[in-house]
Amino acid sequence: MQPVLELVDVMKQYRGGPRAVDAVTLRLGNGLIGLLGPNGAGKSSLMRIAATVTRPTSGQVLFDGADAVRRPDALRRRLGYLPQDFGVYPHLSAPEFLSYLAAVKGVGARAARARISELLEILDLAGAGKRPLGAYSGGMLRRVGIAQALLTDPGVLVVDEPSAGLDPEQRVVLRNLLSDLATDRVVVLSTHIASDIESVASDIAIMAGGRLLVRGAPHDVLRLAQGQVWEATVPADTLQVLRERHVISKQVRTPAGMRVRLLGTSAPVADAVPVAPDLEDAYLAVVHGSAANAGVAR
Ligand SMILES: Nc1ncnc2c1ncn2[C@@H]1O[C@H](COP(=O)(O)OP(=O)(O)OP(=O)(O)O)[C@@H](O)[C@H]1O
Repeated sequence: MQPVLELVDVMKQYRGGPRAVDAVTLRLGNGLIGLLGPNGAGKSSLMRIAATVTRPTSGQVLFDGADAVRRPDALRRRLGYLPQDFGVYPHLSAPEFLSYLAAVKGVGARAARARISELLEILDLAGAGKRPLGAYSGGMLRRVGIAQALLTDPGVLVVDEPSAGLDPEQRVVLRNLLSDLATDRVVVLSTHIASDIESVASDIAIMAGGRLLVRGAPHDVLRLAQGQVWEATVPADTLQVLRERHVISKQVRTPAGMRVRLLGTSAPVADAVPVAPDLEDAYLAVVHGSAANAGVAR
């Protein structure tokens, strides 16, 4: 049976703080759901709740219909989790560290050896040999974090900002790996970079201020910004004015002036041309409250 993870009316309030997660309901089945949101939106809090690391203040987490807050073991057995602040033992090598984690997760020594060498190969870490993790770059450590999340071949994979620190080539490798994994698993990926999920997510959720603003298939989310994305080439002083009135999603200096891409319900300057929204435009439109019927795709 394919696993199903459900968050029902989940709220998280840290002591003395605002609601980090507020009234979020999400049903997660097979496929890759990309959770987008600005810094402080509540993504990591929601991911920790889904991974049973943090208990919600109220609301339910159901795994295959069973309460995973009171009885988290069934979910934990099927779960791979990469936290945002993943730490390592700096004196261990990657194989030593992963072997240790595999033992903690109850994987037999032989199976662990085979799985670890497979993962080190896939994540391009095999060449690091016995180097201690303390000497790894940030991107290499992130890949060790991804490897540990995949040690048990999990049915539910929760990865928080997995591409942080990865170079463009590694980002592509990771995107493809997660997309492959999502064919028969639940994969939840949080990021604030739309291009990380644009081509691979079967579902997009956008959060801000603890609330789930939108959830839907990528084409439905793109539709929210339809007719509101424009491109124009403008002189520098016009750019200044546009910046005060519009969300600018891209700008490039060209010999003819500034080429800008921006959001607006009507043409922001006379010669602006409407363009098809990409996910970043839609994300900005939703977060800045200008998306048509935001919430429609829920
Ligand atoms: N352990 C904690 N104690 C108190 N407040 C917290 C704690 N963790 C998060 N918060 C607060 O909850 C809110 C949501 O934070 P969270 O880390 O979940 O957001 P995020 O979307 O993951 O942000 P980022 O992209 O910056 O990681 C923020 O206001 C944050 O300061």
